[in-house]
Amino acid sequence: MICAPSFLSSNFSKLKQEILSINEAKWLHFDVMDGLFVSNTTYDHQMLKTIGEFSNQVFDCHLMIEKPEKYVDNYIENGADYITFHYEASHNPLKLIQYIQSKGVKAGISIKPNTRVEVLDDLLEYLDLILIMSVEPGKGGQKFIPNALDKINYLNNIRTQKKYEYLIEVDGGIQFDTAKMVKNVGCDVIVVGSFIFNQSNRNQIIKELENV
Ligand SMILES: O=C(CO)[C@@H](O)[C@H](O)COP(=O)(O)O
Repeated sequence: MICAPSFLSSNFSKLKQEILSINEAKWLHFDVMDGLFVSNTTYDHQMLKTIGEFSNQVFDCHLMIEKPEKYVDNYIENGADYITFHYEASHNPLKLIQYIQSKGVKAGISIKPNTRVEVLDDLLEYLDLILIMSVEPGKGGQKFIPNALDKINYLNNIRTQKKYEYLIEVDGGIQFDTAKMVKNVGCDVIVVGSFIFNQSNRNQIIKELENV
């Protein structure tokens, strides 16, 4: 699996040092929150510009925002490699998926724990990535919600049957035990925040998570 560290739980007063402490991660997960779609507010596209000055990792941007179509250009123009928006925040997800892809950026969609995975059925053939939230979006350090496993398994089965090529990503409450569980049902990318940033040997933890 690929481990995409989320720096949501990092020490923002020494951000460059914190990001460099996970420099062996191939991906970096950005948790963009607007205080509207979720009650918390984090940062916007400026963070990609800042971190892009010293990181060449894959920028995996999770937009937990209302009206993603209004702001997506900011992320396209500032180095996003993947842009994932929420099904619950989009009025025309296919149009936004195809717009993102027309700009040479990979398009993902995310669903919250209470959203049924079947709502994505008609979009799957177009998607580069599906992000299954295994916690309620809005903050790090929460407990893994097991219904994510059935959703990952469902998406993995359809991918195999229909030979789709999307990546399956999961976000929230991932540690060694839950990483094993999601890998066993077909997950490709794990977003890990507090479990990594609560440790000192971060690059070692990342390697071990990728090889559970
Ligand atoms: O973004 C969110 C929730 O919105 C978090 O899930 C972080 O992305 C990862 O947090 P941990 O659960 O790994 O601390």
